[in-house]
Amino acid sequence: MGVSGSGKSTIGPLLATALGVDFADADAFHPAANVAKMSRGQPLTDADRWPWLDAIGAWLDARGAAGGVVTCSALKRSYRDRLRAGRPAVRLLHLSGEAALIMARQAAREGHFMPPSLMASQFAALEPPAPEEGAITLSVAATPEAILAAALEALATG
Ligand SMILES: Nc1ncnc2c1ncn2[C@@H]1O[C@H](COP(=O)(O)OP(=O)(O)OP(=O)(O)O)[C@@H](O)[C@H]1O
Ligand SMILES: O=C(O)[C@H](O)[C@@H](O)[C@H](O)[C@H](O)CO
Repeated sequence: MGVSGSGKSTIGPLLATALGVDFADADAFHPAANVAKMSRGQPLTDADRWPWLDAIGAWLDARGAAGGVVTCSALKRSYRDRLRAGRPAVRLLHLSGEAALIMARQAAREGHFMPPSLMASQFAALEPPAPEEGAITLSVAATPEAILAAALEALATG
C-alpha cells in the first residue's frame, strides 16, 4: 500500500518473486471509468473504490493458501478493513516517505495515466496505518533492493 508513486509497482513484483507467489497490480482491477476519471485529473470517491477493492480481494481469495502479492493504494482505514474482512492472513506493507520525494518520482515517471495533479488528493486521503493494523512500514528513501530486504525480514520476524 501507499500513495501513487510510492513504489508499489516497483517493489511488489520483487517481493512476489522472492516469495515465489503470484503478483497482481491494483491498476489492473480498476474499471475503465475509474481510469478515465483519474486520467481527467479527478480523484476517485469511496463509491468508485469499493468495487475495485472487492476485485482485489477476489484475486487474493483465488490464490488460496498459496497467497500472493497485490499492490493497492489502500489509502484509508476503511479500505484496508474491507480488504482484510474474512482474510485474516493478509499482511500490510506500507511504502511510506516524504511527500516531496514521492511526488518528484511520480512526476518524473512516464507513460502512466495518473497525473501529478492528483498527488495532493492522494496525500489528503492517506490515513497511515494505526498500530493495531500491524502494518510493516518501509521507507521509500531506500533502494528497491534494500526495501525488498527489509520487507522480507519484517515478514519473517513478524
Ligand atoms: N525505492 C525507489 N528508489 C528510486 N526510485 C523508485 C523507488 N521506488 C520507485 N521508484 C520510481 O518511482 C516511480 C514511481 O514508482 P511506482 O510506479 O512503482 O509507484 P506506484 O506506487 O506503483 O504508483 P501508482 O500507484 O501510481 O501506480 C517509478 O518511476 C519508479 O521507478
Ligand atoms: O485509490 C486511488 O486513488 C487509486 O488507486 C490510485 O492510487 C491509483 O490507482 C494509482 O495510484 C495509480 O496507479
